[in-house]
This record gives sequence, C-alpha cells and structure tokens, in this order.
Amino acid sequence: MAKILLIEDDLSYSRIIKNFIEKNGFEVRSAQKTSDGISIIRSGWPDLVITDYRLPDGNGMDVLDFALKVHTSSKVILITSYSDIRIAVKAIKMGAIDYITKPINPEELLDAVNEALAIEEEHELKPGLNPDRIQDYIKGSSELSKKMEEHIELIAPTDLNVLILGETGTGKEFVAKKIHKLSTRKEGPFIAVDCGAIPSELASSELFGHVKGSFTGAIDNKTGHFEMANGGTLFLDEVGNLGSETQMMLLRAIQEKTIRKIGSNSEIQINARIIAATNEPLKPGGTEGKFREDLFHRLNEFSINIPSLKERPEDLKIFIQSFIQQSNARLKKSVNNITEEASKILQHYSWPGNLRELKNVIRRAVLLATTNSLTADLLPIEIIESSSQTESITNDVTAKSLEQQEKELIEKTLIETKYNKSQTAKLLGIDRKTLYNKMQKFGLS
Ligand SMILES: Nc1ncnc2c1ncn2[C@@H]1O[C@H](COP(=O)(O)OP(=O)(O)OP(=O)(O)O)[C@@H](O)[C@H]1O
Repeated sequence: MAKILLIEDDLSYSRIIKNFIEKNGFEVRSAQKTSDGISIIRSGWPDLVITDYRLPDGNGMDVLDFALKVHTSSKVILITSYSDIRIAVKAIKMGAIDYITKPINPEELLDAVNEALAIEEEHELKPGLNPDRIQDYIKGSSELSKKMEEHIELIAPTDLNVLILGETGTGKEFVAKKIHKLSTRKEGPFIAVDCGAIPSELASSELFGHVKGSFTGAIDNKTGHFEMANGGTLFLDEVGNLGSETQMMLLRAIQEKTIRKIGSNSEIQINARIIAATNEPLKPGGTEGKFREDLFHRLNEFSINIPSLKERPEDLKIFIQSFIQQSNARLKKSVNNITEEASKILQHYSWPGNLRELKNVIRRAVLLATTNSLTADLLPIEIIESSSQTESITNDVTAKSLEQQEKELIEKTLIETKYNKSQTAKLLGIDRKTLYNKMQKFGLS
C-alpha cells in the first residue's frame, strides 16, 4: 500500500483529505508543521508527499527542497491557492511532481496522486522516498545471483562499510537499499547521494553542510547529507567522482565519526554506515584523478559484485516475468505471456544497460500491447536488429522503420492516456515540447 504524507495545518481540512485518500486505498500520515513533516520525510517513510504551501513554521517550498535533497526523485505535490499560482509554477520548475489548487476537488487530487505514484521513470524509479519498497526487489536464480544474495544477507546486519561494484543499471542502489532494510539501522534514514552529479566545488558543502556566510552563496545554514543520514545509512553512488579534498574530508569523517560543517568550529558526532558504489574500478593512488588508498580500504570493508545481465543469462526469464507483472500493475494491463520469438530476441541481446534497460524495454512493450501477449513487434527495433545479427530470427519485424514504430508508440500512448499530453510525455520519458513537435511531424495533432 503506497504511503502518503499530508502536511496541512488546517485540521478539519486535513482530516477530510486524509479520509478521502485513505478510502481510496492509501496509507496516510498527517503533519501540521513543516518541521514535523520533514522528520517523517527524513525517516524515509513516504512514497509521496502532499504539502500545503502556507504552513505555520515555513512553507511547502521548504518541504519540497528538503525532500529533493533526501532523494532527487522524491515525489511532492504542492497545494496552493489560486492567488499563489506563480508559486506553483516555481515549484514545478524546482521539481515538484504536480500542484493542485484550493478549494480541492477530491477527484482531481486522486488523479494527481495516482499519476504521481504511477510514474517510475529512470531516475524517478531510483525508488521514491521509501526504502521499504523492497517488494519490488527481484532475486535472480543463477549461481552468481545466489552467491550475491548470500553476501547481502551476511553483511547487512553487521556495521561494516560496503563497496558495491557493478556496471551501470545492474541495481547498485537497489542492493544498497536492501542492505539498509535488512540492517539494524532500518528504522533510520537511507540517504542516497549521486557523487557524479554534484559539481566538485559544491561536494564538500553537500556532504558536510555549511554555516551561513561561510562562502559566497552560503546564504543560509545547510545540513549536509552526512548529518541527514545520522542513525542510518549514507549511500555514495559513483564515489570515484569525488575530488581529492572531499575524499580527505570523507576519510576523516569515517575515521573519527564526526563532521565539521564548512565555516564552523564545532564537531558534530555522526553515526552513519557508508555504502559506496562505483561502476568503474577505483584507481587507488594519492594523485589527482586517483582514489585515496586509505579511503578505499575504509569503504571496502566488504565488497559486493553485482554481475551484469550478460554474465547471468539464466536470470533473464525471472526478470522478464517480474517486470511484466510490475508493468501490468502500474499500467493497468494484463499481459500474461511472451511469444517464443520475443523471448528469443531478448535472450540474444547483450543488455549493456542491464536491468534498467530490460525494465524499460518490458514496460514499453507492455504499454504497447493490445492483447495479453508480449510479441516481437512490441520490442525496439535496435534490440531486434542487434539480436538478429547474433541469430537469424525469421520475421519481418525488422522491416518496420524506426519512425513508423515511434509514430505507433506515440499514438498508442495518446490513446492509453485519453489524449492527456502531459501524461503521455511523462510515460514516454520526453518533455511536452518534444511530444508536440513529434505529434506535428507524424500528423497526430
Ligand atoms: N533486484 C532488482 N529487482 C528489480 N528491479 C531492479 C533490481 N535491480 C535493479 N532494478 C531496476 O533497475 C533500475 C536500475 O537500478 P539502480 O538504479 O539500483 O542501478 P545502478 O546500478 O545504481 O545504476 P547506476 O549505475 O546508473 O547508478 C532500477 O530503477 C530498478 O528498476
């Protein structure tokens, strides 16, 4: 059951909305103040946050800002009044998933909630705010996968730092979350940081925080990711991207279990387990462009290798079946079998994007399916072509041009969403403008 946090200070209003959402099958917790809402977000509980803009101790933008810091893919819907429409637009630009205006129309609210929870795009599916959702976690049955699962279960209850190695899309963040969930810290926060996405000059302030005025641009006090992860787990993805100065600060924080915010003289005690991940082997050595050896050993108290899909072809079937079920549930479809031809194509493809790519391909095919079968013509042309090079697949699906496929995909998605263009664009993973251009090009307007 999806978990929704509602932050609204008007008690009677809050009760009405809470009851309505609960009646529609969601679990709801309510808070009246920004600070209470933020502590619930920090605990990693909600899948979705609905927050009023005007609150007694801050506003909905503070909540949005915090939620996006905890996880860049957090889902937040802002409630505004008609006169605050500019704020709503700003919120969308900042990363809110939607906004609704007061007085709230319950059906509109429910649509916004369903739509927000159905979206699981690439970065968005770095799963929401809630590390509880490991029911989405699929275990492979190959020997390599079994070994990996054994290692995860062994290491999780200890407090050792873990280094996860694996190609892109193999599920490093999924595994990190699972370790957290199986650990004694499971009630604490799970904070994920993509070290590859933080500009190097901001890395130290993002990780350790800063005090107001400590450098140009430090207009307020900032809590860093380390402090947010206190009592829980800090997941450092793409750790090899950290610059030498930040590496040194990280080493110190791990060794001494304290941090000092930039510009502050006082130390803060921190109790966080570090799980780091990399998709390229870290090059140890002290010099620029290399990774500190002492830090490497601190992070690598135990390492877990996630095999690529190519290395475990026996697992493909399980993942395909499970992704079909997940896509059925999310897209309200009922695909229940896959043709031999489609299955062969998937088996022969090399899956450079690993589970992420497989999941996207399956979701797209399920979305396009008009019967309960997943057939070869629902697969992207590149995959069909690449597979046909390895094995001759006697079918005319390769003949269909890429453009024709794209047109059909857009047309079918528009029909699925009853011509809701923003929903169509979201499902296709493109922005609205690109959708309009393509619709015009294909004469679909
Ligand atoms: N064990 C799993 N069960 C189900 N789905 C999975 C599993 N592992 C990964 N996925 C899917 O693959 C996607 C990629 O996973 P994840 O983000 O954890 O990979 P990653 O290795 O951290 O990627 P990157 O290298 O880009 O950081 C996830 O969004 C999820 O949908």
